[in-house]
Amino acid sequence: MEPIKIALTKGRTEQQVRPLLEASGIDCQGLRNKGRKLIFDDDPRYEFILVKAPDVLTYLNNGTVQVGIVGSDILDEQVNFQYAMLNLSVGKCRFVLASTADFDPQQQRRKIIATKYPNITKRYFDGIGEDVEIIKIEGSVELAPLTGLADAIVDIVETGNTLRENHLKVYARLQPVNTKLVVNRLALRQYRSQIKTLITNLQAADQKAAQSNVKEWTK
Ligand SMILES: Nc1ncnc2c1ncn2[C@@H]1O[C@H](COP(=O)(O)OP(=O)(O)OP(=O)(O)O)[C@@H](O)[C@H]1O
Ligand SMILES: O=P(O)(O)OC[C@H]1O[C@H](OP(=O)(O)OP(=O)(O)O)[C@H](O)[C@@H]1O
Repeated sequence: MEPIKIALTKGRTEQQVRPLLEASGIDCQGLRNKGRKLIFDDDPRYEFILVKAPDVLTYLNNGTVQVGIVGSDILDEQVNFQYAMLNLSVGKCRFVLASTADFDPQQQRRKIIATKYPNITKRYFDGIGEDVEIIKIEGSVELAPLTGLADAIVDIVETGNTLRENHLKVYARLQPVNTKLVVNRLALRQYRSQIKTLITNLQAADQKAAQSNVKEWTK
């Protein structure tokens, strides 16, 4: 049987999802000691490729891979993307509108908002009936209001440490984020039982891990 090809987001997502893949019975030896390798086929049932988050969707839409593992931030930033099959309990964070303490959300002048996520930002401001100028930046988003590039930012917050250490405040909470498993629709028909097995096992491993995290917290 041909292996299922899975595009896994490198970085945080890969680190958080690998233990779940292992707990679901997948051999991830190569991913553990990966060096500069990008393709991993230790388990004959699966072939993992490591890619940047937005590229997961490129590989998936193109049909080069059957499955993708990616944050919902990346999915929400796309328009009309609908293949999410499994919500994982990792990669949990939230979009917020943040700025310096002297930011006035009611300011009369048209606001300038910096973000890595222009579509999510536009949807949020459209939703509250406000027209803003959006500047797309690629990282260290928190710098934008500190340097005068923008009035405020829309970005992801997890622990809040980055905002705190840079003296920024949350002005609005937007949608939550978590890691999702997404499937190419055509592949779902072709590989139904293999994909079903993957999802069932991963879901069980994720639920078990989430429960033991709750226990850790309540100890
Ligand atoms: N602080 C965070 N806490 C938890 N999850 C996060 C956090 N920041 C990002 N994520 C999630 O993890 C995914 C990957 O984030 P990661 O920081 O590894 O890459 P990135 O910031 O998109 O890219 P880069 O490799 O350029 O830094 C994001 O798409 C999002 O779903
Ligand atoms: O609330 P915290 O736990 O501090 O996490 C939030 C930070 O994490 C992400 O950045 P990332 O580490 O991906 O770096 P980047 O600025 O290069 O995107 C996000 O853009 C925030 O800057």
